[in-house]
Amino acid sequence: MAAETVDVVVIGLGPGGEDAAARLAEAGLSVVGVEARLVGGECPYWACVPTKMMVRAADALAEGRRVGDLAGRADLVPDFSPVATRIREEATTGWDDAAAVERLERSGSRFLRGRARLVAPGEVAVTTDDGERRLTARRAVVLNPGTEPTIPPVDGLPGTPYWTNREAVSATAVPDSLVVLGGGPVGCELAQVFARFGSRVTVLESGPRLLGKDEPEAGALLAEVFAEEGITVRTDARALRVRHGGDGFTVELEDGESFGAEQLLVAAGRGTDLEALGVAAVGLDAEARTVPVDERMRAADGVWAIGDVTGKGAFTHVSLYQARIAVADILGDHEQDGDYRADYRAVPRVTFTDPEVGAVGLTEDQARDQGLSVRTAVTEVPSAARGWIHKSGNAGFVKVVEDADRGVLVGAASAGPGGGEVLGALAVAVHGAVPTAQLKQMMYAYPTFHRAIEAALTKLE
Ligand SMILES: Cc1cc2nc3c(=O)[nH]c(=O)nc-3n(C[C@H](O)[C@H](O)[C@H](O)COP(=O)(O)OP(=O)(O)OC[C@H]3O[C@@H](n4cnc5c(N)ncnc54)[C@H](O)[C@@H]3O)c2cc1C
Ligand SMILES: NC(=O)c1ccc[n+]([C@@H]2O[C@H](COP(=O)([O-])OP(=O)(O)OC[C@H]3O[C@@H](n4cnc5c(N)ncnc54)[C@H](O)[C@@H]3O)[C@@H](O)[C@H]2O)c1
Repeated sequence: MAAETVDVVVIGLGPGGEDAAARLAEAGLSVVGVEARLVGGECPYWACVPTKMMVRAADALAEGRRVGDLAGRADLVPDFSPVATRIREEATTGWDDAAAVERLERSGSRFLRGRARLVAPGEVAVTTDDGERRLTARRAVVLNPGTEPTIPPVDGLPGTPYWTNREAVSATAVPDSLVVLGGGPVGCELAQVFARFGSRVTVLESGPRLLGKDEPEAGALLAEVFAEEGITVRTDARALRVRHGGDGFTVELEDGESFGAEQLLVAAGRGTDLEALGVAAVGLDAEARTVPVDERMRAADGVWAIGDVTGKGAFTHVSLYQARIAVADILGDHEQDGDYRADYRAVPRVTFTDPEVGAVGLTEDQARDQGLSVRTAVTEVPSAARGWIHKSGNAGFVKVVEDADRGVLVGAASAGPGGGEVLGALAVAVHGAVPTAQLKQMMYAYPTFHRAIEAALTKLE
């Protein structure tokens, strides 16, 4: 079959791919966006948006339970159906992307539903319901394939009706009990949601702590809060075998302990099948976990990559940020936009547990590993004025990581009520390399949660 020639083919329409396809089409290029599932990717249908609707509802229950400490009495009857309805009606329109497809096509981009793979430089084969289509991209191929849940090689697990984030988001009822394999952001957010709706939840994390990519203080804090909320946490928990039968799942650990539950959620990380994407055809390593990119998102001659697959932070804002840079590079817009190169010194990230766990830049360990002369300080939110006033639900901390030689923050973490919002100020400080001395001189409104930043900075001395 003869290949159709266009300027750009975008493979995968996650947040970044959708944005890039639209911007490139609006700039006048002929663009085909190829998506195997739903336009918009994981974030709007199975990740950020619906899970934060779940979190919002679960947080409302938690606040209701705090009424006893603060404001009288509230009789709570948790009901998951408003959450399930909201996810269907407001977030995902029943997992239908018609509006997103229309928005994309309005930009001038064409849309092709199918699974694409690179077959040669600039050559893409797409498997659609109507057979295979061939596309030639004369200017650029943009890779935005995102990730799929990784299913760990645990004996007995394959073939069982375990959940990933997709089934958890699609759930219409809360399981009586739930074992969560993995204590990263996905596992922690969903564990707390289901527990707050009444599920008996156990988190089994193979590493030494929850949220292993964050500061150790964050994992310790969540472990404490989870224990108070009745969530069982086992760290260094290595699953040996999974059994599934009439009464649900049993996970046996290497140390002999076993945990049974009605449902099992696998939240053990994510990855991309680069071989299926055909990256070897453009000289990239199909065995690698990520597609390495330069500061302009170039992955190979005529190939740009954006989003989770680049390994620069699996977050929607990273995908969108990289899309802007790739588009500017493909359009040759650097001169107009100034020096537009990716800068990952201040990647912000928030795990939306309660307390929210926010972080930006380097952790203390990462800063030390880079050989920086590191000074750190931590303040506890409950001992700050606003934290004390807040009372129930006030657990949290602010941690600052300073490069003492340069006198600037290179990293920070903020956990607590609104921890993700408090992070905003810290992200500006790290991104702008604002001198610590200057941060100490500014005013912090009283009595806000972000005043804990000032207290932490003072402790740096
Ligand atoms: C449960 C959960 C909660 C999350 N919460 C947050 C959050 O609160 N905030 C945040 O910033 N991030 C969050 N994330 C991460 C966020 O979802 C991703 O970082 C985000 O979706 C960006 O991903 P992406 O652009 O790489 O592509 P994705 O969103 O993964 O989309 C990639 C798309 O490419 C398609 N595709 C793949 N291969 C092909 C192919 N060969 N041909 C055609 N199409 C293909 C896929 O079908 C998919 O639709 C969460 C993730 C999970 C799992
Ligand atoms: N709020 C947010 O921004 C948000 C929320 C969810 C996810 N995300 C993004 O999505 C990415 C994926 O999240 P994730 O939590 O799935 O992955 P993750 O890689 O961050 O965490 C997975 C955890 O599972 C553990 N694990 C791996 N194999 C295991 C096993 N066999 N048994 C028990 N534990 C095991 C790992 O040690 C790790 O702690 C995150 O890194 C994050 O970037 C972001």
